[in-house]
Amino acid sequence: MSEVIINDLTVRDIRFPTSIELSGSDAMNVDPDYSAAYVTIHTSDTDLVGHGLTFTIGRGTEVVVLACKALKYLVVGKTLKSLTQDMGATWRMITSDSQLRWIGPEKGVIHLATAAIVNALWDLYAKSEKKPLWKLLVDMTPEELVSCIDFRYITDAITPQEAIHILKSNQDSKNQRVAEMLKDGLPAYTTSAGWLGYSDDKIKTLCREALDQGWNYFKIKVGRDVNDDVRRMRIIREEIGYERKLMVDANQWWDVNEAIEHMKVLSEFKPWWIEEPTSPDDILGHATIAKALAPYGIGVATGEHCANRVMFKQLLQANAIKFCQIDSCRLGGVNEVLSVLLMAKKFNIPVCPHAGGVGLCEYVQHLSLFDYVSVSATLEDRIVEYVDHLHEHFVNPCVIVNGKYVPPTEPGYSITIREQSLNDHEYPNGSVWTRVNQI
Ligand SMILES: C[C@H](O)[C@@H](O)[C@@H](O)[C@H](O)C(=O)O
Ligand SMILES: [Mg+2]
Repeated sequence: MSEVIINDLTVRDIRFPTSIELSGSDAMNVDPDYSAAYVTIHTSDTDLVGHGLTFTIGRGTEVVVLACKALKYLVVGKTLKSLTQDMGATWRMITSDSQLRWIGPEKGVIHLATAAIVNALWDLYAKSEKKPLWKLLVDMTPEELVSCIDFRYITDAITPQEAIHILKSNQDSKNQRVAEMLKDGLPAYTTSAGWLGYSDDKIKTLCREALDQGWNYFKIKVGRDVNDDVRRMRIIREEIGYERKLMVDANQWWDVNEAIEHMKVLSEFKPWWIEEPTSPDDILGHATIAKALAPYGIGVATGEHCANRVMFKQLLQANAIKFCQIDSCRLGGVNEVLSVLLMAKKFNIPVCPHAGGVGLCEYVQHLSLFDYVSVSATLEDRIVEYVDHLHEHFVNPCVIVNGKYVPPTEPGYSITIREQSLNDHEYPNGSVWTRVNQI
């Protein structure tokens, strides 16, 4: 068989008008239109196409699209094998371009664009091996897996040898956990009931529906006004009781001391974690909040705006987080997520991925399955976010049964969007947008 060559990489600006219903709204992001820069990698084999997206919330998607186009030259014209045989080197090559690096490095728009391309490459790789991405990762030897990771800047926290040791210690029991996952699924939580823009009545109705569907973990938005938060948390606790877990998310709204004071008031409702209490860059601030809230039984969670392994390393070293929330796009793609999963394991911190948006649930199910089977080997305090939006646009949408993700079995990273949905939602000329703009 002749070698598969990457012939072209195309990018589309895809947006969904979710702000109409205020779905996805929080203290900081009051009217998101869930969107994506959507990458397609075309190869010499017309049956083998890779897809990857990076999540955005509306305006600015066009900037990420341009950044994807700037990175494109790094992969087009190469053979698939030359890129997949050493994924670590491929990651380094994409994140270290001698000129593009200046507009990162490994953060911001260029890194979101990196994620769309890196994830598309992993999708292509998994499809070429005819495996779902999680299984491709699970089936790698510890050495192969570790070779996908860039250890530069993190060897003071974890060395390749330590990472290999973690993976090796789980090798013998891997198959048991694969079988368990296929039978029971991956525990999840829902954020769908508690968006900040929803009315009290809507929250009540959504809580009841979620209880009927078997959910045991709920997350709601807080931050702007403490009295509103108290009222909303009371409503939710009345609906879900105290035997279920409730988490709150402030989306970076507070200063450090404000976060502590606000959360002391909300502690009455026993939140399990406070997510993004303050600036995502403030590692020591998170540590201060974590220390102050520990006596109240509230853990600090963050990560959806944490762009690289170096930031996560410091959050872990500073005891700043009790829950590590990797984001499949913010981190630039699969390779970087692997490094964070291994560091979190070493620091004994559970990984509870950020999801929702568009496509993030489809992505993170693969990452958490790999985490459980090959890295953490425990489900304790581990839940994956789920938001009930936009799944109908995917060719292989994630499946939830009784509050758990059912492991995907189709080859790839589950991120292919239906052609009709792409055409309808392309910004600004897709039919959905020409209609919205007429209203
Ligand atoms: C703008 C988005 O909907 C965010 O509010 C959302 O990703 C959120 O932070 C979450 O944790 O799900
Ligand atoms: Mg959040």
